[in-house]
Amino acid sequence: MSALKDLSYKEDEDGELPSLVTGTESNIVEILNNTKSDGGINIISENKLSRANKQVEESGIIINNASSKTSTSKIPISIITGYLGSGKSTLLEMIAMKGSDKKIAVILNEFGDSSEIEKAMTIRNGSASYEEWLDLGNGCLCCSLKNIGVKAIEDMVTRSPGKIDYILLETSGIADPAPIAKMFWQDEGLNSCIYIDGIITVLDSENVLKCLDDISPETHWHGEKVIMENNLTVAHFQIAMADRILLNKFDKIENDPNFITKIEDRVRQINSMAPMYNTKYGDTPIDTLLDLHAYDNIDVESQINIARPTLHDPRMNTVTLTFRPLKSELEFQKFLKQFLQVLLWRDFGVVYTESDRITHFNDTKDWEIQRTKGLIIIEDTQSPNSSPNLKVKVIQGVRDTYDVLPGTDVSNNTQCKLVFIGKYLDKDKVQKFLDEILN
Ligand SMILES: Nc1nc2c(ncn2[C@@H]2O[C@H](COP(=O)(O)OP(=O)(O)OP(=O)(O)O)[C@@H](O)[C@H]2O)c(=O)[nH]1
Ligand SMILES: [Zn+2]
Repeated sequence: MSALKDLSYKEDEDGELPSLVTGTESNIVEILNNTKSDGGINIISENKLSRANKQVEESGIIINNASSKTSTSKIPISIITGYLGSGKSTLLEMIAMKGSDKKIAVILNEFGDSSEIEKAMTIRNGSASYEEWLDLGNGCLCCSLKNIGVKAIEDMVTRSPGKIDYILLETSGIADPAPIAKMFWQDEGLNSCIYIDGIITVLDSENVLKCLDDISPETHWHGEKVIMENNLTVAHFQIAMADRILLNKFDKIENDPNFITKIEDRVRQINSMAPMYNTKYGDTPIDTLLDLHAYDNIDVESQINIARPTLHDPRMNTVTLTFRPLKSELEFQKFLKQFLQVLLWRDFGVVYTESDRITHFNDTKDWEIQRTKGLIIIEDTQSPNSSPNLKVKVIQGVRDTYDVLPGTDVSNNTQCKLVFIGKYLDKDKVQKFLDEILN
């Protein structure tokens, strides 16, 4: 693709000669954008072209000029990837709080429609600097949602001209980042007012080695053909493609230097280049993450290995449960002890009868919950004052660890919502188990 816009003209390909461009036309952009470039004689003389481009610049309109992919009038998009629960959303919150002088648009590509739970969590600190929340729905950007994703982002940018300085796209924890990066690089459908600034990979230092070792015989390449892949996991690709690596949850490993070295060595085997920062709750200087221009002057085609299909781990699935508000704090405790803990701590000495074990879960496969997100509404009808006082709690869980946090009163939510992401999860059995506890 030649760097400059080649406006040459061939009658048999371009139809009759378009009206001579004097440079004073009001629809100059349209003419320039619709003029096909195909090699041939110039229909617009150089000085007319420079006069026309000058007029376009003055009007501040961006025309589809492929020559520069960088920052002149384009908005940088940073792709934030990292395995389930590594701390991507926490990082977003930190950037929004620290970079409050910058206008940041956040795009969420959550697997398993947990975005309103995310919002209840993330907006809870009332940070005003989030300009936009864009929820790309519950599908992997890397396959079905591509067009919707591009369209939604394009609409968001055109809807708020001059209002967005940075776009941060948090990808789902189980997405392979390559196809997403490719989408922005190739500008498929994008009106090229966005450029990919870099890929930031957040690692859960406590669990990253588990992720890298969790090789599955069922993992395959998802493209025209399905090719089995039993050496790599999505976590490998999230590290391999990083332009910056955050070794997050460092508080959990900082007293174990051997473990730290083990992790660093393993990560460096996969990606020896990207600067790596030890972080707690995503806390790192903002300029280590923004304005990277990581793709400005390189031939991305080779870098992102565009041709390779997308890696999928079919063991992973999402179970989303929606249920009535809980009636009291007491019932919430019962929900935690007799439902959530039994699921998350299944092998950690939780007492339940052998029949529970057999009836509730298909122990034939090594099912495992890797991520829990919940928006719990407690409508305490026994509260002394007349109207039931409403409490909103957010549950955040990564594997067997979970937190209960105060949530924002997301008024349009009248139901509780719980999202589990993990391996071999059986929705019917989990739903039945919950119904028994809440009936
Ligand atoms: N101890 C500790 N916990 C952290 C740290 N960073 C994030 N967390 C917690 O880890 C949990 C998951 O954090 P999130 O930011 O939601 O992780 P995420 O990567 O966005 O999760 P998904 O979007 O579901 O993949 C939350 O309970 C966070 O409070 C950290 O540095 N240390
Ligand atoms: Zn997240």
